[in-house]
Amino acid sequence: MTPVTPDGADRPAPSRRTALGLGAAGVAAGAIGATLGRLTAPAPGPLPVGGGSPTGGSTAGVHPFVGEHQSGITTPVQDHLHLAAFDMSSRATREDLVALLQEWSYAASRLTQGLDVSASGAVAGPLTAPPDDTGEALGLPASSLTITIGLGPTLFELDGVDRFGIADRRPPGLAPLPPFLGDVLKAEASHGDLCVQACADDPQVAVHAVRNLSRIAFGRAHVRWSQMGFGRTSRTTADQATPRNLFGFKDGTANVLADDDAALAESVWVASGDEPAWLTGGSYLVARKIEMLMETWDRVQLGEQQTIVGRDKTIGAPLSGGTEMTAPDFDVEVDGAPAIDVASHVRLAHPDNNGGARLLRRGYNYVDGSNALGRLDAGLFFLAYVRDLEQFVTVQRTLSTDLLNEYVRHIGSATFAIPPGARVGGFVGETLFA
Ligand SMILES: C=CC1=C(C)c2cc3[nH]c(cc4nc(cc5[nH]c(cc1n2)c(C)c5CCC(=O)O)C(CCC(=O)O)=C4C)c(C)c3C=C
Ligand SMILES: [Fe+2]
Repeated sequence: MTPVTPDGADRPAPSRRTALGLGAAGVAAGAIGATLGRLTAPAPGPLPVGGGSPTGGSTAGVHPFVGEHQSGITTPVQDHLHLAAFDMSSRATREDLVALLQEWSYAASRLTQGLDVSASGAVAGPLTAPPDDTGEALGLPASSLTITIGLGPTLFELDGVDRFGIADRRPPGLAPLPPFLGDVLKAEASHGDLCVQACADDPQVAVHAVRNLSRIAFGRAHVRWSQMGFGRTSRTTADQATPRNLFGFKDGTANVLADDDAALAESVWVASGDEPAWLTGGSYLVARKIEMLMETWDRVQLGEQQTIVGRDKTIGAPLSGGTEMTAPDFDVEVDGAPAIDVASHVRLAHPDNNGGARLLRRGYNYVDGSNALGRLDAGLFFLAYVRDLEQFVTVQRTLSTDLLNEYVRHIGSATFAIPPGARVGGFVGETLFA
């Protein structure tokens, strides 16, 4: 269907693919002074109905921004990530926060359809003003882009100050994670008032999204830290192949999947009886930056690597036998010893060992270059969506005796409440202010 334009007019907006062709017309319009370009997106109109078809009638690679839940959670995991955490500026008001969430939602609804950030976008505005859109995604399709917006604990209250009049709306469970054994957290990779998770098939599209949402935030919020990720380390649909992490193991085999409504209701979506009511249909995001000591791991024998994980490296089968999708059997013994070591990662992380706690994992590999010793500065940017942050706390505490701990170091940590999806004409976070 034809995407609704930002001002709600029934006229097709130029897609990034046609924008270049329309450039001359845009310049002409700019030359006669039709509109002045703006740094921030214009006041948001009704959000486009999901499933617009900017790329010539195909909706392939377009995930609707509006809906019951935000996209980017159960959406088939894309290969690339750019996640940014933001802090509100010290002068920002409640009105600034609401306007920012509205403008982000408006821009996100366009970007996820493969459109520029605003109608005048990268090249259809006047020559006398900076373009609304930075332009590096011109000519690129929507690329399965999803933009997921989260609200951090400090947004609700910072050092006892209720900056935005929402302290009494804070989800009771929304707080920074407690310290865990072995944590070496860095402030520059932790926490934040807000977050934007952009996932896409093309890294340029994900970076473009975060960059343009950051521009929109200018003067109201600024990036506190951001992380790029590649090579998804999970799957969220049964037909997605399980990828490998940087230790070479299949990662994401036993995940909560998009078609498992019962598991999603039990473990991912905030339910109508949960507190607070405004978060119904939402979720919580845990982000942990976990450094992986690659060179140390690479010197470990294959058999020992498998013992540590609890799975076979070739096909990802549990060491109790079977194929990748066979459930691990913790009672199986080989030569009088458990086939799956009692301190193996899979055994400790399994719901049976954690009172049934499950996580929807959606993490990515990261490489931030190399350190002064020439060692890879790399690891897993672990992302998990849960109905209650206690699910993560339970599993992470159990992992305190994990054999894997010798090879990993948690260096970043953040938690966010993920509001429900925006309705057409609404915005993400609207229920918080209702
Ligand atoms: C607290 C939660 C978890 C952290 C932190 C974590 C870090 C981490 N994991 C791997 C590699 C693998 N994890 C695997 C399974 C797995 N991991 C968690 C949780 C955390 N992992 C869970 C809940 C599970 C599933 C357990 C189950 O139900 O069987 C696997 C096996 C394949 C799979 O099922 O995904 C691997 C491999 C690394 C390298 C790592 C830190 C860097
Ligand atoms: Fe794991």
